[in-house]
Amino acid sequence: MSTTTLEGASALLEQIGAGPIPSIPKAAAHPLARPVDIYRLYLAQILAKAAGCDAALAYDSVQVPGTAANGDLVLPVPRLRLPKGVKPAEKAAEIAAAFPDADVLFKKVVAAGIHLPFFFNPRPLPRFILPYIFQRKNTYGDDLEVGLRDPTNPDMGRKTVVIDFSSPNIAKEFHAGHLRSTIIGAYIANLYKNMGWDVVKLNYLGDWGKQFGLLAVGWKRYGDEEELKREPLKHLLDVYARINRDFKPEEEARDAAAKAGKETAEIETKGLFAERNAFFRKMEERDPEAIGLWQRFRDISIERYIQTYARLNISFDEYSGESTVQSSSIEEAEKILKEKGIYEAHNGAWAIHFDQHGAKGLGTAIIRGRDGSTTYLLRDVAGVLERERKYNFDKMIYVVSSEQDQYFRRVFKTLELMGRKDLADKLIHINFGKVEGMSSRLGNVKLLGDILDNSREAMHEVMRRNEVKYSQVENPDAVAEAVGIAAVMVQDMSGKRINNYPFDMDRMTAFEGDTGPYLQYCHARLNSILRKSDITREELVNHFIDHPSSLDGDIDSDKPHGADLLRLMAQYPDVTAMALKNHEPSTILTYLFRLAHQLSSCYDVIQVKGTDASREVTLARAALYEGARQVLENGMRLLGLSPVDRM
Ligand SMILES: NC(=[NH2+])NCCC[C@H](N)C(=O)O
Repeated sequence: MSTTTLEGASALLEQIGAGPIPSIPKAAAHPLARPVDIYRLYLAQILAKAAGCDAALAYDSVQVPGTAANGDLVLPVPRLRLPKGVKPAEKAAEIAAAFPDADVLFKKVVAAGIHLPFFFNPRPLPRFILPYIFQRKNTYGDDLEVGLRDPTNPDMGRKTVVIDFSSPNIAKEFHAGHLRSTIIGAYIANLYKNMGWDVVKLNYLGDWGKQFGLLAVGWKRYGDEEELKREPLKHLLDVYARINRDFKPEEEARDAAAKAGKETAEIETKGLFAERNAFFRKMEERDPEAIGLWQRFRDISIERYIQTYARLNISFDEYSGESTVQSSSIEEAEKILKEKGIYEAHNGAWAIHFDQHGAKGLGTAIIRGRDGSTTYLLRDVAGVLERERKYNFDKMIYVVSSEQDQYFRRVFKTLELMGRKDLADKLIHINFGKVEGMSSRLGNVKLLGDILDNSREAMHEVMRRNEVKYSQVENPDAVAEAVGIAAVMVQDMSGKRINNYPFDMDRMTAFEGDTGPYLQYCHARLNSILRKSDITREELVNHFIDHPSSLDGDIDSDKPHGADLLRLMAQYPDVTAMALKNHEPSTILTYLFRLAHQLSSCYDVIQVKGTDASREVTLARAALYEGARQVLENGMRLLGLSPVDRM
């Protein structure tokens, strides 16, 4: 019996004694993706009778409460749009009285004021939820409906999202803002993919501008081919830092002159200023030699980035960048801006006075500089037009620090002023707060690889402290890598995105508390439960798909631990659905920690090995843990973690 079709899921429900899945045509249910929706459909049918209302209205009115203690589902009675004069609390009591005493799926309901909290009956839970999970395995939690709606046309209804994330600047530091963008962006990409979207992952490199002119000048002085091959990112960073030091006095002299109201042209046409500008001009004129050098720096950096991102299981569909925005798109954007009278000459430059166009607080932005150079803003605006043509996206997401909040409001507003509100409405800036003290705590790290190396080493140290356990780990380096990365990522995703947090190596690598190592440990422990029993995963899963009723044995109301665990497991697809709306990784993480805490209250009460329980009961217990492990694995992978089997 397969729960991946409506017929199959209905048949399973019938076997439990709850009849086929009710069909409520107007209800926005996803019964093949979310088991709780099956409970909701079933409940809506009962409520329609008990409350004398429309079943679709009942369906829409039932919600998932914030905490399990308030029910598995809840009906705030006023949502039923009661006629005038009917008191919600009285209506709630009336519905409760009409609710069946001995329902198969739900316990008898007791009204709590104007709310009706509904609790799942524990008995049928394992028979329903575990096969549901086992038949979906790593897709449990995904929204499969998109592909299933019409099997002959699996692309039907698919939408495209472009996600612009990580986006570091070549020859510059990979700072904490880039780290957060990478972690959060990769998570969002996984989420949309699992929810049935076509996802395009873009790395929009900072790879254009005068600083490349300076880098090239630095290369002539300090460049070393061997070093470039060995450690390209480090070497370019180093070359740039050195030439920047040489350049500083000139820059300061220019700034001082400008401040004193003096002409700066003389300073800017000499020395490194002149060398830098000359090289960048050659780049803009596509001089083959200049472009060749720049291209080599870019290619070699990307090559190294690809390797480092792979440590995080991240790959990009495209490495674009500020350099790849076509001048034709830039001219197209400027032409529209001029035609609409939005673009104004401003001290020899071109600017938009946002304040004068109904966008208070956005001030004035230079779009094209005095020397004719394009700006970050202009390139981004033109980039949107280009990406629209290339990908025909339904949505585009920029994952960038909240320091660029105003900047992205300007990008979006500019498109609106160009008469492209339709396009601007498809764009979202997903922002996030700062990481405090990362560079001071990690020493002088400037590259993503350094951050990951440091975390791995710190994790390795923590692991070594438990000598006995450490000696049993087969590949401690690989485990330290996976757990160390989990430490960094979990620390980053624990709070709301917008919050700042302190980078705390000791706390994030601890096994106690809601940390990455704790989640990894939890997964390894679940894995070892099955490994230490003589049951294989295949055997277990097949057994329960064929004999779901054998799961009943251990679940009863006196022992709520297992039932509570199953109630949580059932919710996972609702959690991913919520996460798609709020773009908060903490939604997933908070759920996983609840799951982990519930699990730790189960280990003593529900034991798999070394009891005198029958084979049947042993299998049932192992199935409970294997189901939980699958959910934990799915959540961890969604967040971008690599669950370890042993540690
Ligand atoms: N389309 C964009 N502007 N994406 C974000 C780019 C981030 C930029 N390179 C920075 O380091 O701040």
